[in-house]
Parts: sequence; structure tokens; C-alpha cells
Amino acid sequence: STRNGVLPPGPPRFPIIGNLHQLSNSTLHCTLQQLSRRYGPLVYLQLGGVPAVVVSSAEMAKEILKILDLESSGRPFHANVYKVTYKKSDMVFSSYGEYWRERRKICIIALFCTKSVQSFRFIREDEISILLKSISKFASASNPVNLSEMIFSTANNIICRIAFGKSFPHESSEGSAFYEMLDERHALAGRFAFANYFPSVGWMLDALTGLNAKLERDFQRFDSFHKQIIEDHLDPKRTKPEKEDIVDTLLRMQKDKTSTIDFTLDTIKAILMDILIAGADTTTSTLVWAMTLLAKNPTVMKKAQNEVRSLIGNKGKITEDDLHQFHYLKCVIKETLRLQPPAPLLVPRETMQHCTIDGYNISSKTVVMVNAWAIGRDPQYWENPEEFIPERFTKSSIDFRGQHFEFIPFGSGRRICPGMQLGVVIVELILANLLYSFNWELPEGIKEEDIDMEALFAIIMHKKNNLHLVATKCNDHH
Ligand code: HEM
Repeated sequence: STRNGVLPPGPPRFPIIGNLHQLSNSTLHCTLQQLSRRYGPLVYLQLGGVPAVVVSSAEMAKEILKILDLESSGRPFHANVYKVTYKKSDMVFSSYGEYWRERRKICIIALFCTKSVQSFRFIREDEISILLKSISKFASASNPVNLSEMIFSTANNIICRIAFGKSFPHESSEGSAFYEMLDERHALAGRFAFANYFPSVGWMLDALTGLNAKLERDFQRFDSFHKQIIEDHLDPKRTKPEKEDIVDTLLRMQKDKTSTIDFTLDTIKAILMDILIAGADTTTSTLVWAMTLLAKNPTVMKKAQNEVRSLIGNKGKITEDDLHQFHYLKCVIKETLRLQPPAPLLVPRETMQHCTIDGYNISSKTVVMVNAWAIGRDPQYWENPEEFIPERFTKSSIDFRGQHFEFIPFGSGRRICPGMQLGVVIVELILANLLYSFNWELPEGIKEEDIDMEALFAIIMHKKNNLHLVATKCNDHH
């Protein structure tokens, strides 16, 4: 190509720090969108000592995630998760290769394949009944419900029961330690780490700021949490539940030597940690944004409620058999994932060898960030992109399975989210039930436009402020 040897365009760089000063951590996806407006769909950034490119168009995303999928299937070093993943012994942050392939295969059998997803159905339906009961209590007292908290608990209960065979209710002492551990992990995921950008000396600075000590404590907490769970499962006196949980499955696979690779207890702990964080945070984020957008758009809320209510009538509750009929609800979820993808920059990738994109030179070990959030709001592909209009999906064949690069909330290619099916069924079932069972109103004195959309980004993008809505029981069918 005529551009041979040239780096992609990007903002001017300072010595040593390069472009680091331009990155605000809490809204990185917005900052990067602005850079792409100025410099184009492929932007080069020098992040301290680490080269990075930002991809912000469907065409470039296809180039990276499809044509150069293999070359860019690595994951960069990430100090914030390095310890807690037992030095990348997990799946999300694992380097590409035989180890990753084996872990992914094991998890697909244990959790992600259709058969396994279905086998945990009773847990989801059970936890949703509990959620609806607790909302009912608020509804009869007309107190606003903290939906962010309620949804997060339900998502965690579902994932924990699937993974560990038990949940950690907020009210218990075990539960408060559990949520404290998760809060600390969230805070640490978003912390600036010098080691990410200055591979040789950064860790010294992180020691000085106290970050390393915090990461060590976080690691110790997760380690003893998982150690206890594994010990409980290995106890011969434990009464086995009817349905094997993921810990049981992984321990069995380890014993049977199902896997050809080294599969230690640390690998199991790292995988459990992935499932917990990747499973509960993404589904919570999607559901909270969906309810926020619906509360801000009451006509859409009404239409989605009419759909579920007219199809379910007075059956009392929605089960997973009902979900396939809710076409409009599915569009609401797609539209939420377009505007507020839980992982707005996917999970960063890293090139494993030198490659050329659009004639530009990309060296080995370059971090690749795909701005799925910006692509989902690009007027080149979407009409009125900033507006919440689920109807745009009703007559369109665009879906999120990684083939339509203007809409990639689950990523695409080798590293595409393996939890898509599980995540979608959790989101659909909870949202359908919330809309079926209750009418949702704004707390007194609050107007639609007062509900803020402020986001907090740290790989996962949560709504920053909790969403409070008033639930009233829908009397049509109770
Ligand atoms: C709405 C729900 C979800 C969304 C939007 C989502 C999104 C994503 C994205 C964007 C990636 C990175 C893909 C890439 O690098 O190209 C990913 C990876 C991953 N997700 Fe999800 N996810 C969701 C639910 C789940 C659930 C429920 C689980 C597990 C219980 C899960 C487990 C994982 C794992 C293990 C990976 C790493 C795959 C790998 O690196 O090979 N996800 N997810």
C-alpha cells in the first residue's frame, strides 16, 4: 500500500506520557469518540510506552474482528486484574492460545452451551419470583424501589447459584462481606495504573500510590472466598444438590482429566471470578439502562407492557417458554444495547504480530480498543442515533451475534462473548417480568428529563446514580 510504514493518524504526543493526558477514565468511550471525529475511524495513541489504536467504524471493526481476528486475538497486560486472574489464568483476560482455547471449551460445555443454559432455568425462574415478591412489598407501601440494587442482587443470586450452588443474600453477614468485596473490585477496576502504560517502572509508582497494596488485598479476599467455596464442594459430607453447579463440574473435569492442559485449582478460581463479574455486571448494566430508558420514554414502556400483558393474559407470571413471542421486548433490549452497551469498548485486544490495517502499520503488541458505543451512535448507520427508538429493529435483520459490525455489543470473532445466550435469557426474563407485573412511575416531583444518564466506565459501563422508580402492582392479572 502507498501508506506503507505509516502509523494511523492521531493527536500530537508529549514525550514519555504520549497521549495519556487525554484519557479521562470515567468516560473513556466519549473521549475516544471525540478523537475519532477529529482523526478518523482508526486513531493511533501512544499510551505511555504502549502503542494503541482506537477503532470507531463498522468497516474498521470488521477489518479487525473478522479479517485480522487471529492476529488481534490477544489481550493486553492489565495490572488491575493481573493478580485476581492468577496472572491471566482465566478466560476473559487470558492470552490467546492453547490454554485459552481449552478453558473456553470447558466453560462452553459446563455453562454456555444451549443445554447447560437451559439446565439452570429453575434457578432463574426461582430468583425472579423472589425479586417480584420483594418489589411487591415496596409497591404496597408506595415507596420508590432502588432498582439498581435490586437488579444487581438478583443477577448476583442467579450467577452465584449457577456457579457456586448458593447465593449470598444482602441481609446475611456472608452477604455483606460478599458485596463489600464486589464494591472494592469495581472501584479497583477503574483505577489508573501506571503499570499498564509503563511496563518496566510503572509498578513502582503503583506501589507508591498504594494501588498495589489494594490490589493485593482484593486478590487475597477473592482467593479466600473461592478457596472456601471449593473446600465446601470437596467436603465428602456435603449434600450434593440435584443439579451440579459449575464448581462441581469444574472439579469433576479436573479429576477426570477432561482437559489436556494444566488445570489447577487456581485456574478454577480464575474462571469462577470471570463468570461472577462478567455474568452479573453485564446483565445488571443492561437491565438498569433498559429500565432507565423506558422510564424516560413512557410511550415505549407502555407499548412493551401491552405486548407482554396481551400475550400472557392473567397467567400470573412469565416463564422462559414465553420469551420467544416478545418481539417488541427483544427490540427494546437491542436498542438498549445499541445506546448503552455494557462493555462500550468491548474488552481490549492486543495484536500478536505486526499487521497492516487500511495500509497503516500496526506493530505487534498494540492495544486495540473497539468503540462499540460510538459505532452504535454513528449517524452513518443509524437514523436519529441518539434517540431511543426500538421500532428501528422491528423490520431489520440486524442482530448482535457478531455479523453486523454496526452493532457489536457482544464483540465478534474468536473472542466473542460466550455468555451471550445466558446473558440474553436473564435480561429478557427479568425485563419481561418487571413489565408484566408492575406499572412503573417516577418518584414524586421527578420528570422524565430529570432522570440522568450519567455513566461510570471501568470496562463495564454502569449507570452512575442508582435508578429509583415507584412500582404499582398491575391489577389486570393478579
Ligand atoms: C448483556 C450481557 C453481556 C454482554 C453485553 C457481554 C459482552 C461481552 C463483550 C463485549 C466481550 C468481549 C468480546 C471481545 O473481546 O470481542 C465479552 C466477553 C466475555 N463474556 Fe460477556 N457479555 C454479556 C454477558 C455475559 C455473561 C452472562 C457471561 C458469563 C456468565 C459472560 C462471559 C464472558 C466471557 C467469559 C468473556 C471472555 C471471552 C474470551 O475472551 O474468550 N458474558 N462479553
